[in-house]
Order: sequence, then C-alpha cells, then structure tokens
Amino acid sequence: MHIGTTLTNFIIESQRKFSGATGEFTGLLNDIAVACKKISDLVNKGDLVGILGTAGSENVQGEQQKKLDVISNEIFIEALAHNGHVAGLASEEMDEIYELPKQAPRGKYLVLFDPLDGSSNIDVNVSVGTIFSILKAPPGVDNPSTEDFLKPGTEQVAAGYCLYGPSTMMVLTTGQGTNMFTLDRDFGEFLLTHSDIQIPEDTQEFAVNASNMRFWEEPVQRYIDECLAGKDGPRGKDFNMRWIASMVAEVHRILTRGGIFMYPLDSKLQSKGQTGKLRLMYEANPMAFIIEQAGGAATTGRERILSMSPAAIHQRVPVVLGSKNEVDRLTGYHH
Ligand SMILES: O=P(O)(O)OC[C@H]1O[C@](O)(COP(=O)(O)O)[C@@H](O)[C@@H]1O
Ligand SMILES: [Mg+2]
Ligand SMILES: [Mg+2]
Repeated sequence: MHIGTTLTNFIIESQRKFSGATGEFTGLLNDIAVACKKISDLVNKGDLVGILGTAGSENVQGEQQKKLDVISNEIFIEALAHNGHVAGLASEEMDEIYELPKQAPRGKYLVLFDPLDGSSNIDVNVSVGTIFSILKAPPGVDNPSTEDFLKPGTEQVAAGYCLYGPSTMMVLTTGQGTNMFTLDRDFGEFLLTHSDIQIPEDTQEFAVNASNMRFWEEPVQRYIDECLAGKDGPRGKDFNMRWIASMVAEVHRILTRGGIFMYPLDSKLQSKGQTGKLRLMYEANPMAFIIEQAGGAATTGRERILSMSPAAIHQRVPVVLGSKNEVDRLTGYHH
C-alpha cells in the first residue's frame, strides 16, 4: 500500500481479501478514528478546555480517575455504540461490560479499550494514548455476556493504539503486519506513514520502572543487573534505559527503534492481591498482537500473552515485550 494512503482506503483495500466483507469493519475503524481525533483535539488543548486534573471518582481498579479518563471513555462510547458495528463494549473505566441502548442496532464486533493510557502523564503534558482490541461478537446475540469477551488474544481480529504526542499517530494491525498512520490536522485524515513495521531482534535499550527493583523476582533482577553491568559484564555490551510511564509511548518507541519493555510481577503488587500492573484484555493483548505482527515477542515472563485464557475483564498480567531475542532471553531466565 503506498505511503500517504488514508486509513479508510487502507482498510477497504485490506478487506478486499475477505470475500464476505460487508464494510462493517471499515465502518468500525472509522468510528474509532473519529473518537481518537476528538480525544487528540482535547489533549492538544489541555487546560484551555479544562480537561486536566482529577475527576474526583475511582474506577473498578481503585485508581483515582482523571477527568480525561472519564471524558475519553464517554467519547469512545458515543462514537461506537450507535452505528451498528458493535454488539458490546468493555473499558478500563467501566466496572462491567457496556450494554448497548435497546434501540441501538447491533453489529458483528466487540471492542475492549483503554480510553486513556498513561493517565499519570496527562497533567504534565507527556504523551498519552488510547488502546483498543477488536473481537468477533457471537452471531445473533443482542447482549453478549462477559464470557463472550473473555477470548484469548489469538482471537483478536484487530488491535491498535492512538498516540497523542508531538504528532497524533494511529498504529494498527489486522493480522497482516503492523502499520502506522499520522493525523494530518489540516484535513483531519490519518495518512499511512510507516508500513509493515519490523522490530530489530536485538536491542541495547530497556524500559522498566526501576523504583520497584527491590520487589522484583530473581529472573528480572538478574536480567536488569546484567544490562546495568554493561560491556564489562556477562552481556558484553552497554544498555540504555528509558521509562515514560505511558505504555503506548514505550511500545511506539520499540516499534520505531527496538527495545524491551517490561512491567513484571513484583511482591508489592502481590501484597495487594494483584497478578500484575497492566490489564490483559485492553493493554497486554492488543499490544502483544501489534508487537508480534511487527516481528517482536510478548510474554508474561513465563508464557506467550496471546495464548492466555482470560478469566476476567480487568485481569492484570506481568508484561515483557519488544525485541525478540531480549524477550526470549528474559523469558528463558524464568524457566
Ligand atoms: O506509574 P508506573 O508504575 O510508572 O506505571 C506506568 C504504567 O501504568 C500505566 O499508566 C497504566 O495505564 P493507565 O494509565 O491506562 O491506567 C501504563 O501506561 C504505564 O506503562
Ligand atoms: Mg493503560
Ligand atoms: Mg487508562
């Protein structure tokens, strides 16, 4: 597909391969693009439109919600719930799955989303984003159940994120590679700028919140110690470190120049009864699909994320993803 193609045309072209394609998938991607453009506009205006700061409420994860968490969630629902492309929605910011209004036409897809990723960075003007995962809905079911959403990541028909940074970019996979589109604000279209991304298999850049080091399991301690030991250590090369605290921005950097990102399990999280920090259904699964389609790898440290059988909508998992050889090495240390 030639660089500069609009997102809509890209999707239409990619759907030609499917004889039964009805245009519904293209319609859904357009709904998501509209929602992301609206959120991008708000993020860009920040204090000018009073969207910074906390909302004064908590989500099901017990996290203080930011105003933009709540507003982005509403924008996504408004853009997706009425156009007949979905049968159900689930979000980081909603305890239960969202049942469409009675009069809303039902569609073939289910969408799980993190409306605003990197919430701790909203008020300090650092890149944030939106992450989404698309599954097939059970045919003929007006109100899909929670179980209908709890499908392994391998069953995603598409996944993507929109990064609200110096430029706004949509990164998408439909299982035929990973592609990047940049928003041209002048005429409001996402245009293809990077096609068929390939992540280098090796890297000398890791991303982890090192303030949690004393709580990590031994394999992670060992891996990071070896990186920090640099060229005089067992790895024989120096490593650099990054931590933006927005998963979307970390993954985008890795798609762009390689790297390994991890939010491992740690005893601090376990002491709160948590099985990780990041959520499987609308953070780990979509990012794992995007990374694998770009030649990278994504595990929990112990198993492939996409093969996991989900148990709950807001289930948390450890995440290790990025350049294949480094992810394989760290995963190997756990075995
Ligand atoms: O605060 P920490 O420990 O650095 O964690 C940062 C991580 O938490 C997240 O912000 C969690 O996502 P949300 O902002 O959507 O809740 C990730 O984007 C990021 O990788
Ligand atoms: Mg998030
Ligand atoms: Mg979020």
